[in-house]
Amino acid sequence: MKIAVIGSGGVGGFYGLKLARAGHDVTFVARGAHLKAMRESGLHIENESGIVESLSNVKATDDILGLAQPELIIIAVKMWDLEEITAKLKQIAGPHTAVLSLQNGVIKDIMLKRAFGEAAVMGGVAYVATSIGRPGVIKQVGPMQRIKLGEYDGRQTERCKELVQAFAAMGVDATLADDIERVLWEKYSFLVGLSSMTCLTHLTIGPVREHEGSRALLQSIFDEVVALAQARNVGLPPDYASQCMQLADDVAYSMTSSMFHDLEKGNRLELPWLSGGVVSLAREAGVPVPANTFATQALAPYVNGRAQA
Ligand SMILES: NC(=O)C1=CN([C@@H]2O[C@H](COP(=O)(O)OP(=O)(O)OC[C@H]3O[C@@H](n4cnc5c(N)ncnc54)[C@H](OP(=O)(O)O)[C@@H]3O)[C@@H](O)[C@H]2O)C=CC1
Ligand SMILES: CC(C)(CO)C(=O)C(=O)O
Repeated sequence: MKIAVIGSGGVGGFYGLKLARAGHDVTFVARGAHLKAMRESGLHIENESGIVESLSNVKATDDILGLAQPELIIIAVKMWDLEEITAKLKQIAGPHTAVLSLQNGVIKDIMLKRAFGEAAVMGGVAYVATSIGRPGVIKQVGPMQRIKLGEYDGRQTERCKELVQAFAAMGVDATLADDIERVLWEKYSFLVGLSSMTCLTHLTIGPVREHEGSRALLQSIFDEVVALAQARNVGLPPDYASQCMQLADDVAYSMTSSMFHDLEKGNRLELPWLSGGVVSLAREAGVPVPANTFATQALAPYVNGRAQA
């Protein structure tokens, strides 16, 4: 498949490398020192043991408009870059180009379906902890490397099956989901709680779940996202908010979120599409979400990067 990976950082670099090594014709869109390093010295995945996977002769560019009608576009930029790159991608997408976003949350596909039409957009959920360690090198923390893909109408299409097979051949735990919207909301429900509470408290999930007050706020955040999903007829089980708390109890004490790492580094935050996304979807659905509203408002000074006086 002729694939364009838009944003070759933690997620795009990782999953794009897997598809290229599986034999697909992958072009990586990147910029700056990372682009230069990929062109000169290849793309690598590094974990605690050192470099564990490499791709040489990387096809990489910073020119989205130079990509002609790929069969598949994989989007892996942070959410704040989505609108700008969508405007460019619309100019290069052909009538049969599929669009798969591995970004977090549920807002991404609402935006992409508006831009490319419902049939073009596949659903995807990435479970990995990666970042650009240094130019040309994707740093992976922990062993998790999972992906769930699916069509919104539940059909087992060739494009989905082909991708699942390619990822599986490269050691990724890849699954074809029959209800990808539910899978997206499952991760969204958990991540909205994890990301907002780790950022609000500047703590890992361990102490958040141990203290009565922070645990209660975390539970309220989960409850509200699940209530919103139900109002939107997403098939989450009625006890899904309890399942989220169980997951919060089961994960490592030291677990944080990518939004917490962005906060610590003084970067922009994906808050408007995580907790903030809950607030805007809840407004449309008429669902009260006071805990998510509190998180969105309390973290607002950090949204555009290090809080300014
Ligand atoms: N990292 C993780 O472990 C996980 C992340 N996610 C989600 O995946 C998405 C991507 O996150 P992540 O991979 O961490 O982000 P990164 O910041 O690591 O990667 C995004 C890359 O895209 C580049 N980029 C943005 N716009 C352009 C452009 N116009 N042209 C060329 N390059 C561009 C950025 O460059 P620059 O830095 O110069 O802006 C950056 O290198 C987010 O929605 C995140 O929530 C989901 C699961 C796990
Ligand atoms: C929870 C995690 C690490 C799972 O992939 C994630 O997506 C994030 O923190 O943004």
